[in-house]
Amino acid sequence: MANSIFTIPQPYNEPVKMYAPGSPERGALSAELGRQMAGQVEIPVIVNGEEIKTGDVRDVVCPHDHGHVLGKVHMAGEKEIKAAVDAALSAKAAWETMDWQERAAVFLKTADLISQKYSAKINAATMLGQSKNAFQAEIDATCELVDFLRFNVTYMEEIYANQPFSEKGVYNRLEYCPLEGFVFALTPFNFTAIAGNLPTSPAMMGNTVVWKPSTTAVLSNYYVMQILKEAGLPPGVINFIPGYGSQTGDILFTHKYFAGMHFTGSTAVFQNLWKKAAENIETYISYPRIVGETGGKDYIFAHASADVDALVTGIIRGAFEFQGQKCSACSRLYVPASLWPAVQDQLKEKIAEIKVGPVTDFTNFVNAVIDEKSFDNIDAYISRAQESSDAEVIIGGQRDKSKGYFVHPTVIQAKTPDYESMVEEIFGPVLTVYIYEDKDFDATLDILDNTSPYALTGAVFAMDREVINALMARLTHTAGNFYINDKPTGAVVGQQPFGGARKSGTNDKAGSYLNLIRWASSRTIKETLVPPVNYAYPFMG
Ligand SMILES: NC(=O)c1ccc[n+]([C@@H]2O[C@H](COP(=O)([O-])OP(=O)(O)OC[C@H]3O[C@@H](n4cnc5c(N)ncnc54)[C@H](O)[C@@H]3O)[C@@H](O)[C@H]2O)c1
Ligand SMILES: N[C@@H](CCC=O)C(=O)O
Repeated sequence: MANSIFTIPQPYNEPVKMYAPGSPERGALSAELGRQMAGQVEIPVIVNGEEIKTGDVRDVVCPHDHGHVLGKVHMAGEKEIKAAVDAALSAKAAWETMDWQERAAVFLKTADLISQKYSAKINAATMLGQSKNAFQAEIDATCELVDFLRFNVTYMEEIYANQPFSEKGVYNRLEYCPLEGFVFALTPFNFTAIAGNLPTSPAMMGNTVVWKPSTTAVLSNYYVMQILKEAGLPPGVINFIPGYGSQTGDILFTHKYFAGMHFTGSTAVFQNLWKKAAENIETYISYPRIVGETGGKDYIFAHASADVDALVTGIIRGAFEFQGQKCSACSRLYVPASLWPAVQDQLKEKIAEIKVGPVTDFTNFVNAVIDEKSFDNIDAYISRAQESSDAEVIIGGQRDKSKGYFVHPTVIQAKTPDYESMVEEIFGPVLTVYIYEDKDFDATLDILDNTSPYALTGAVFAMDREVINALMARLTHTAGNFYINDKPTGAVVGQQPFGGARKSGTNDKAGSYLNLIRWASSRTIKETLVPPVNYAYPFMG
């Protein structure tokens, strides 16, 4: 125990490197891309710090060149999943009683290792394994992950500092204990930062974790695990079990010490997992904490007073960066008829300039979608729009999966506001626009509010301040992250805590104290300094 009140270093957002031609970071990243493309990595299961090669292997490929094998991942089976739980439970006592400042040091060191030593490595793995271009990899795998680690340590300190008042003669304390049991972290393919955050935020708060990464992001996620080890994370605190989602869930959800789930992924999977946990509720010693950030059908709503240049930039970046595979990506757009001709012209002109291709060519803005299942799903939406009398594909629509899973930025015009692609999450570079008559402004807000079950992100574009105020009030429950004259993507840790409500999740705001506090079970301690020695009240004589 330290006989001091240590001060956690002030957090700051990791500066974003720009990768301009000739820059040192461009040189380092290009060299690392070459190195990773030339070899093949064997990715093990990691339980209690031990690497396990199960022999049940899957190829890890580049989405933009699916014939290129980057490595092989060993899939965990029942034996390894059970061993991971045992390891997490065994590591618990030592980890939760370690001074929290020492736990913090492990994650601050992880952040600095990523920032200084491993940025090129983790960015290159994210580019090759998840098909993100250099800029998208930088803001995710380096900057956002580092930000999560640094800011969460500060939020942990703030939570612990939050103590009750003590009246005269009493010493009150609030202890933020970790949960009793293990936390199950299930992570999505689309952000290396989210994959790193979901196991580390409960671990920071003294919990031990079983982490199932997404098979399509396993290369970058494996490097996160290796960096945590180098930073001094003790064996067993986070156990890494690539594997089959439903098998993993079936085993973990029947364990007495299942204490919490930290999930990010699709709404359907989350609902299914929640039901499984609920079915086993009598098995657990505590009510598990369930935190899930899920799908979105994120909107941009333009008012007639909007600045068209800013609007078009927000639409293109919001809808097509990382191929629209951000939960926050703009996928439905509402534009007034008075503005549409100018917006349409600019969209056509600018989207025609966008280059689509592999991440190794740094001039490509749009790269491949994650896998064949995703490609086929997007392809089906575009095909149906091409055939429907309720919709028209007005821009793009080209797609080809022969070498990589490429879909060009596509804009569908919906003739009815509830056409399927205005309602359902597609998770690809497909934007649907609905043009409303200017006089139907209010009615269109009702449509926006009621069309989709999600409420993750939304953006409004208007120059008229009264309109902005009215939109903020009217659209309160439509988005957990609400943007004014900006794209609905790109939340920065420490600046825009991220998460949505309705069917978009439990809205526990990743990268904030609201999330971290879910991983603590508090104990109130009251100590009476000089206890009374007579039970009777004074008026009893
Ligand atoms: N709200 C947010 O903050 C946020 C952030 C990123 C992604 N997302 C959402 O994530 C989705 C895209 O990610 P994805 O395709 O990786 O999601 P997904 O739901 O397919 O998978 C998420 C994780 O769950 C696992 N899984 C899948 N089926 C399972 C099952 N039956 N039992 C147990 N585990 C199972 C996967 O292997 C993966 O590790 C989109 O819907 C997107 O909107 C949301
Ligand atoms: N936090 C990210 C989205 C994460 C979901 O995929 C953003 O704000 O764009």
